[in-house]
Amino acid sequence: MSDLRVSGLVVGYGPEPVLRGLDLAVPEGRLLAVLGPSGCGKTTLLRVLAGFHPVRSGEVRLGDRVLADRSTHVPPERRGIGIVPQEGALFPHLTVAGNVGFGLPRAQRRDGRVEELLELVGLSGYGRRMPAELSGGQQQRVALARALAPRPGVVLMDEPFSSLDASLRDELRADVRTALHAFGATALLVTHDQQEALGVADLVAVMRDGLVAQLGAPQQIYSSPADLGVALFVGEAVTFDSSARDGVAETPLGRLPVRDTVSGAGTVLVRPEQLHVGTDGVAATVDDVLFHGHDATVLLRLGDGTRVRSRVQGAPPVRPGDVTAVRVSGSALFFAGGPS
Ligand SMILES: Nc1ncnc2c1ncn2[C@@H]1O[C@H](COP(=O)(O)OP(=O)(O)OP(=O)(O)O)[C@@H](O)[C@H]1O
Repeated sequence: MSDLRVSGLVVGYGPEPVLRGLDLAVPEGRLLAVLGPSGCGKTTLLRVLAGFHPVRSGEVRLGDRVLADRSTHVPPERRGIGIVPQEGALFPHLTVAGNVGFGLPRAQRRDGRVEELLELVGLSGYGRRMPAELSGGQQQRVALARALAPRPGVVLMDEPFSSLDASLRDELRADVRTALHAFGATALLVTHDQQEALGVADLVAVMRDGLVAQLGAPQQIYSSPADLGVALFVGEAVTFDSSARDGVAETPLGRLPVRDTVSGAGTVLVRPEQLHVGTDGVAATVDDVLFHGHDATVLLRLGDGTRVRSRVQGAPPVRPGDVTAVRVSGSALFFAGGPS
């Protein structure tokens, strides 16, 4: 069993804890992305899981083994945890095969295991190359193969794609996901990139101030965020201060249905892809159009001066200066009170 379970974790460097009673569970064989702003404690969490930092209270459990609590500290090399750091950190004087086989017993290095792992990460036949002869993406693939070599129960990845350019990053993310699933590894990926977390992981934990604000499937986090802070962090949003009654909120874009039948003052939120530019809806002037290739953002100004943004597929239907109309499809989210 290699499900990873963290409960009530309190960890710090000084008097104020950085992790303040954090709970987290990754079922066996699943890939969890830990998503959060800079400084919220993501790397600290990884360091604790890996065994590089002690816990003050709480518990880290892998299957039925306690790896760390107040009185237990299993050393890093006995945890059965593999690590893929931000930038491969390969041994420069060893070949690719030497790097992958580094932690393996000699017999396993010879029995084809290294080549099997290279194949898993899409680098068949690269064993004799030196790290300096590889691209950044290839080096990260080798780092993953090295982490998987001793058959760890869990793989930890600390922003493993952050040093790569955008197109390479997408390709590598998809391949890493496939390789981890093929291997059946329980994995935890730390990132501050929302697209990455939502796109690559089976589950996403949104961290804030040393706690998990929400843990769920990517779609659930995006479409049913636990609070306004999570909603704003995981995607673009159009928000209005508003009040809701009987499942309807008054907004500058008209009366919008909200999912919960809450009443009172709060914030209404819709995603830019719910705003449709065309002939129906509230009158608006196009301030600007940002073309992204596969889609575009249309920046609009409503009659009362409110600015909103619409995300449209394909070629933008309007140009800056056009007078158009905008309507909202689907229901809005409503959060009573202010941001958390
Ligand atoms: N070695 C250390 N000594 C003292 N404070 C530290 C140390 N490492 C991290 N911190 C502090 O702990 C907090 C959490 O840092 P951590 O690196 O875990 O955040 P993070 O979410 O990984 O951020 P980033 O995305 O920027 O890497 C920060 O306030 C940081 O300044």
